[in-house]
Amino acid sequence: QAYMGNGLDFAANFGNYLSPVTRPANASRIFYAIMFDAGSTGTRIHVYTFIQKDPDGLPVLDNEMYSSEKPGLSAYADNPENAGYSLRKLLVVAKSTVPRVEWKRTPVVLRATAGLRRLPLAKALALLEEVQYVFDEYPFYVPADSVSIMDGTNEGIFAWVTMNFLTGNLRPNIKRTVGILDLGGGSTQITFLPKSKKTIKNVSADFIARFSMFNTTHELYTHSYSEKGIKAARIAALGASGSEGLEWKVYKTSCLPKNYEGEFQFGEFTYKVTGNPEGYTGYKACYQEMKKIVKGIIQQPNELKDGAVFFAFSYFFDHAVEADLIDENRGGAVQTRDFRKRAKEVCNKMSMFNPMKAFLCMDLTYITCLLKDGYGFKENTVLELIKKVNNVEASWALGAAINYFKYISLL
Ligand SMILES: O=c1ccn([C@@H]2O[C@H](COP(=O)(O)OP(=O)(O)O)[C@@H](O)[C@H]2O)c(=O)[nH]1
Repeated sequence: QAYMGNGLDFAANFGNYLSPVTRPANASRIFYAIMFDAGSTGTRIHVYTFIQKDPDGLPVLDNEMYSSEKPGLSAYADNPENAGYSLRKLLVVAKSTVPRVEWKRTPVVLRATAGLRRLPLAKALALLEEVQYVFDEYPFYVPADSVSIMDGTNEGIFAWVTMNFLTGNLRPNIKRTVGILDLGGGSTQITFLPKSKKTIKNVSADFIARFSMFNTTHELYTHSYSEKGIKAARIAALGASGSEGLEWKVYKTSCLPKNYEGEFQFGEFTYKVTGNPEGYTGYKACYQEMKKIVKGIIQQPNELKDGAVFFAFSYFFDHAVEADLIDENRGGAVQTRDFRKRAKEVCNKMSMFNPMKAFLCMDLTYITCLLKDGYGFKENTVLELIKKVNNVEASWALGAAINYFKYISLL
């Protein structure tokens, strides 16, 4: 076996032969990882190429290959055997990215988020079983816990790890870090390293997560709010939560153009919606509809009022692009008030806006409510909207890969 007995070889530390989750300690090694993000609205693959230059430090991320497929796994809840198609398409890309000689020691991992968390357990498990079945057809290394549902706390921590890794803040002596806001279809996450001890003292233990890195322990404030993702919020605002499966039902909202008739899909269901031809339409009425979803439910740590800067991505980014607040390629900084002002413009002139963007009023109003009435951000709180940092996708996936290789450990 060419890979055995060579002290410098990665496989000796990291092949199928020995523990798969000890990290490659030897000098300047290249290694790969395949991380699938099974989100509520899509399935995405990230193939990372790492170089271990300093045996005691974090690896350098040399490259990311990213690709995605819609819809998410949960759309196949009633016929899980069809869920494999999108995975196989993405795995083909993985095979062409990872050199053939590395296939059998390259781990393939899938973590599912809100889409599977919100399904009945039996349906979620059937989908995971299908994923496992597909993975086993491929030449990659499939570790024991290769396929699972990730809990929301880890989702928030890993997104924070990604952003701070990519911005060069993860060092033996952490000085400056960036907080993150992630808005998915099903859930939304906030994570930051508190500046004030009070922030930690004043919250219940389930808002605090500890992890260690370079022999130091850090405490993060983190929370994943389930059913507060942007698609789940639409459903809650329509009053459609819990009446799923009643396909004939039509839901009215003041957040859509008066004469609008349409539908949208989320998870395993389709929701029929219309505007409110006889009643109120527009920003004020819409704001009341969206506000009740977050008000008094989302925590407002005091520290957030002192002008913290957050990195915001996922649907925060996508809807800011849709609203022309930022350029899709460059991203950029906006303030809470920019979302509010644009929401008002769009909602009060709904007929003037692109009918392809019928939900823009609703989605921008929800984001405004989430930031202001949810987190308690001030009008001038700055959000750095980004999709990529140095060409790497802003998502929890990289942090999850870093955790997989034990560069950090969750306590
Ligand atoms: O690497 C990634 C992963 C996700 N996303 C975006 O992030 C959002 C995440 O939604 P998801 O379906 O994952 O929701 P969740 O399951 O977390 O609620 C979507 O806009 C994705 O396009 C992205 O741009 N890059």
